[in-house]
Amino acid sequence: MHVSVIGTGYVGATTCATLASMGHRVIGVDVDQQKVAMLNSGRLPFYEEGLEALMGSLITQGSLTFTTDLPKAVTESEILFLTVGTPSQSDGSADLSYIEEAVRQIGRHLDRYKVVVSKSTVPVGTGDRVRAILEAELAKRGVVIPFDVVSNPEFLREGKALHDALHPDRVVIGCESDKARAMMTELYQGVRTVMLYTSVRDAEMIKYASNAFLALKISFVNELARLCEKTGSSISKVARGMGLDSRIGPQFLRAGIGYGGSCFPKDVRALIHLGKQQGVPLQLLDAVTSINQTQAPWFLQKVETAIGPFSGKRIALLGLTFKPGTDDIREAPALAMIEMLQERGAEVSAFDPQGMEAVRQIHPQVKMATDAYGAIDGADAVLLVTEWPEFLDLDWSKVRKRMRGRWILDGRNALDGDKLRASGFAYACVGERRSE
Ligand SMILES: NC(=O)c1ccc[n+]([C@@H]2O[C@H](COP(=O)([O-])OP(=O)(O)OC[C@H]3O[C@@H](n4cnc5c(N)ncnc54)[C@H](O)[C@@H]3O)[C@@H](O)[C@H]2O)c1
Ligand SMILES: O=c1ccn([C@@H]2O[C@H](COP(=O)(O)OP(=O)(O)O[C@H]3O[C@H](CO)[C@@H](O)[C@H](O)[C@H]3O)[C@@H](O)[C@H]2O)c(=O)[nH]1
Repeated sequence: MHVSVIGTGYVGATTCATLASMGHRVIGVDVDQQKVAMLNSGRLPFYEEGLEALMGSLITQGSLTFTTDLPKAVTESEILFLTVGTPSQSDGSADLSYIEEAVRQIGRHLDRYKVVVSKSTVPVGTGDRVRAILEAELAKRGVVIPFDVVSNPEFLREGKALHDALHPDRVVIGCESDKARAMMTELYQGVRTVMLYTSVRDAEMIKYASNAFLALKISFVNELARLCEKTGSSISKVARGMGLDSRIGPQFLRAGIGYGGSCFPKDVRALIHLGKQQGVPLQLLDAVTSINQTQAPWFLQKVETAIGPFSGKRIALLGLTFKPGTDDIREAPALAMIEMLQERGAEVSAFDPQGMEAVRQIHPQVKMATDAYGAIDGADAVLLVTEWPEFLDLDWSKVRKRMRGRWILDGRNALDGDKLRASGFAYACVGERRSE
């Protein structure tokens, strides 16, 4: 089928590559000329394992191209995906201006029946708004052209984008016309998974509900971790014991310094805002947010209790991105931690395989090292902030020699505490009573 994907960020670029690899002819459209030029030369403007190589081969084969020419892309496609950003506004609601602008553009150039699909995460009711904008644009042109609006939310995770897009747990199609349903079914015929057909409003809500529930699981374990430290239980063992119950499941029960990224914080805020708007305050999600916002400060308090006042101390951060496998630092806990450490007079050094350039723009005072050992040099304490695999396998005797202090504080419960203690470190993680 002929498909256009409007907005070529994480989701758009991944969608382009996935659909093209399924045999469709795909045009990626973006307003950012530089991004389009980069993509056309086979380079990704962000880091995502495996995606650049796949995209390069699809471009060479001719099944994938990128352009800024939206009118041409609209004319040449049967299905138009919206994958533009929906960032938070100051009141927590989703900013739909990118969606609205893209839809207006589509309306100005629609020439025959097409399906307009939102893959962006949008509040319930946005499908109706998209329909209204298209109708208004067609009315301005004085033409009647049929179209359908579909919600097909994306569930990929950064760092695993390609895998998730090619092997999804489910494909949700919110759709209210047989013709559009048949086209969406044909589009996804190469994907072996559950196809869930719903109303547009159900699909829109499924996306927010899924992200909010995953965030809730994380805040649940993080709050319980604080209690475990008092009771002398271990949150990792408690979470393992809980996760073995198939009704609970083991995933998203890893305690740490809180969730970050471009989705959970923003989508929880947007759902809370929608609840307020509808007169249904979502109290549970208020608590999820507040636990998450206090988790990194709570962890730093633990660090300070261990090493003494931060003033004049050298603190090394291993990892800056919101999770491993990405260069994305959007709402990364590291950013708040750097701010708090600097405010309290600590000198911060850091290393991250992908995130240093972006953090340097925001926090130029942080001493960025060329490797983990460089960051650790002279440190009073080392904080594991992002569990990149290379940090789990450091030469710990080398680390010990290069540090000034002996504290390793594991914000992701990813290191082997017993091994570190045996190597002469003092070690503490999240949700276990501190023991040197
Ligand atoms: N990042 C993720 O892991 C992820 C996963 C699932 C869903 N989502 C959702 O997908 C949407 C996109 O997220 P993202 O992280 O890919 O965003 P992004 O900010 O990385 O990319 C958005 C792109 O859209 C482009 N754009 C904006 N207006 C445009 C227009 N009128 N025409 C063409 N291009 C335009 C921008 O230049 C940018 O390249 C959001 O709603 C997000 O919540 C994101
Ligand atoms: O047990 C866990 C699992 C995750 N996290 C943190 O949670 C955040 C988000 O992680 P993850 O969900 O793996 O990454 P995202 O790329 O943000 O993906 C989420 O957000 C996307 C955007 O909506 C959705 O598509 C995905 O399904 C959803 O998992 C990160 O800071 C993780 O460190 C934890 O603290 N503990």
